[in-house]
Amino acid sequence: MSQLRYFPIFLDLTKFRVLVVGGGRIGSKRALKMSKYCNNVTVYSLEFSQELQESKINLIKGDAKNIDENFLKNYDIIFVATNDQLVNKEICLKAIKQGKLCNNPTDTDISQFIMPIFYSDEDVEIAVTTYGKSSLVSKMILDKIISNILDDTTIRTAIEIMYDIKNYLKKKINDPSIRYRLYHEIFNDNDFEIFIKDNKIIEAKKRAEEIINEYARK
Ligand SMILES: C[C@@]1(CC(=O)O)c2cc3[nH]c(cc4nc(cc5[nH]c(cc(n2)[C@H]1CCC(=O)O)[C@@](C)(CC(=O)O)[C@@H]5CCC(=O)O)C(CC(=O)O)=C4CCC(=O)O)c(CCC(=O)O)c3CC(=O)O
Ligand SMILES: NC(=O)C1=CN([C@@H]2O[C@H](COP(=O)(O)OP(=O)(O)OC[C@H]3O[C@@H](n4cnc5c(N)ncnc54)[C@H](O)[C@@H]3O)[C@@H](O)[C@H]2O)C=CC1
Repeated sequence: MSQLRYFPIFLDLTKFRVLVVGGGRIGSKRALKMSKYCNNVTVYSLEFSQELQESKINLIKGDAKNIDENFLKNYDIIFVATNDQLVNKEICLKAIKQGKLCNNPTDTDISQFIMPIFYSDEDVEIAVTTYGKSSLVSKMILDKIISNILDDTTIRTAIEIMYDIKNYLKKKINDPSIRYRLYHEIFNDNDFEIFIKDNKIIEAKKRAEEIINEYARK
């Protein structure tokens, strides 16, 4: 790739309006996935899958060839997933012209974003793409990250303790630049690292306090 193109972000979808054009296999999968994150999902299609008909998603029956700029104004994020590539392309171009975010699953040249494969729990979220080269390889990468890295309890301990330390420092020290220095100092401290590895939470917190107090005394 000659220039950087895809910037990863984790989007709070709750207030967005999502339109999926095409209610077949792919359109259904995407609409149902989006509806877990956002109440305002609409599917526009000639026909709808069984899963969509049984869902609470808004369904509009119609020919996508009739979709115009005025209709697209009602949405923020648009997925085009009919099996007519020309229709998909035209809607995507219209949407982008209006400054909307549009995804065309079969054309990364037009798409403004990629739907990655991802894992999330209450502590951590990881998304992977191979830029559409192979979703099976993307899944393999994600599975490897989960089993080799996320299953290590050290990570959970580190997140919990560093979050506690952050809350503590925000109350205790007003200057964010000093807080930043202390986060790094604590996180890179040898003893602190060993306590985390051994899952010794109380000792790790004590060591962090020592470092903070040492700073306060200076
Ligand atoms: C570019 C992208 C669309 C975008 O822009 O967002 C895209 C494009 C295409 N995928 C195709 C095929 C497959 N897609 C999957 C699965 C998923 N694909 C998804 C995302 C993306 N797929 C984006 C890139 C993300 C990335 O980089 O990884 C996931 C994450 C989300 C979702 O789709 O809901 C979901 C995994 C969810 C899960 O497992 O939980 C499988 C595997 C399977 O079905 O088990 C296969 C078959 C094997 C294979 O290809 O690996 C084809 C048809 C090729 C053809 O026609 O021959 C195209 C189009 C093309 O290439 O033309
Ligand atoms: N993971 C991915 O990103 C993948 C993407 N694809 C691509 O996604 C697209 C959709 O594939 P599927 O969902 O499997 O097809 P499908 O045949 O299951 O569904 C197509 C849907 O589009 C609707 N439709 C067709 N023409 C329409 C029109 N003019 N107006 C309104 N609705 C219309 C149909 O009623 C149907 O609901 C294809 O272009 C396919 O190549 C395919 C496989 C994987």
